[in-house]
Amino acid sequence: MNIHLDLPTVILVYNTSLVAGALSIVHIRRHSCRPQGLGYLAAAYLLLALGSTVAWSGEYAVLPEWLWTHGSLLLGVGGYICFWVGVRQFSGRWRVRWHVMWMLLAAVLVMSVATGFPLQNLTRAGVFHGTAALVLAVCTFDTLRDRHQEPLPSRTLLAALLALSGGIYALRLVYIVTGTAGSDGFAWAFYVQMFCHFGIALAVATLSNERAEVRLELAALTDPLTGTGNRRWLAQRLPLVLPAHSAIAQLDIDRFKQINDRHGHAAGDQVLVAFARCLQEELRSSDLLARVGGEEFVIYLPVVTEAEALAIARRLCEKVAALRIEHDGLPIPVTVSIGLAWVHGADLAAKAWLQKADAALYSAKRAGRNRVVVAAA
Ligand SMILES: Nc1nc2c(ncn2[C@@H]2O[C@H](COP(=O)(O)OP(=O)(O)OP(=O)(O)O)[C@@H](O)[C@H]2O)c(=O)[nH]1
Repeated sequence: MNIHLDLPTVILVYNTSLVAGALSIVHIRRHSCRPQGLGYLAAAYLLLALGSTVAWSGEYAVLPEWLWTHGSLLLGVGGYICFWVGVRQFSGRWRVRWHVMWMLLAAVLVMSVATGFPLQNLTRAGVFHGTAALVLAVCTFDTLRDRHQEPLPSRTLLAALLALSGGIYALRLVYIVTGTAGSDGFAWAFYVQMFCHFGIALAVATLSNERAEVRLELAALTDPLTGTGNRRWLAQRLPLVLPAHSAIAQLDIDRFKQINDRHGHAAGDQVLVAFARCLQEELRSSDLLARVGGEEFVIYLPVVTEAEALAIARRLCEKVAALRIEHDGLPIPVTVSIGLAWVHGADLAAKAWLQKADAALYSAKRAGRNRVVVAAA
């Protein structure tokens, strides 16, 4: 393809892409549920735009040579250090190794003042391109490494764009070192970097949106008091027809109203939290636990014999009765009644088994509470 890219125009558009990227990131930051790092990222875009403007001013002798050479290098290196902090924090690593950042910047400053190397165009360009390639490689690595904690699709897009941007800088560095850098290639490199600036801002926006969606979904499915799943979560996770040799149980804290009346609503909440934690500690990771009402919980045990299910339910009763909960120095005794339904093989919907467990719970309450009643087959 024989397209001639006019360098001054390319640099103008390049700077515009950086400013537009910074503005987009500031906007995303204002609406993001997790804005960490976005301020640094926006500042990095602006520093890089300023650095490139100062560097370009050298062509028109607007500034003294020492100022535009040293200034553009420091702004460029500082911009990429800021970029590094921003991407790291945005990715989820909030601790910043400031000493490494300052040492890098100080090393460039001392070296440039001591040797005057920024006055030589190729050496200055080499140091800037090397720093940018290194920072972008580390940013790509950090972004990919954190995908285990947050496996969202836009993370891969962000890493790919960071890698592309870093790769272009690395390629340019090879041309600079080997003395084969031409102005056409230079313009193309700027052109691809513009694409990367917009792309990175876009990937940041979509990753922020994906995070917000995950957060909303989690909030819609979680009980905010106890942290267990709620009724909606249970409906999503529970098979429509329960498989044979599984069990479902309805649990209801005994005389919970009295606890609230005697010790206050806050004490009641404290009991609910301790109760849910106790159940969670006793259950396997494959079991389901959901708070489906005020003091009502449901447990689903996917693979159990009838004897095992009964033993688990009885153990839960004992563990709850053994809970030591105090509020304002006063002990709060807690017990639970459990209605258990064991799925022996009949082809019934989960809803029907829940009704059976509920009927058994009612029997447990009538029989005096603090006990397990197994539903009739
Ligand atoms: N503290 C607190 N109380 C709640 C919450 N949700 C529901 N409740 C209370 O739980 C109580 C439930 O009482 P009831 O349904 O009468 O049952 P109970 O007192 O447990 O009696 P039995 O079930 O018959 O043993 C009501 O007083 C509700 O106000 C909550 O999130 N926190």
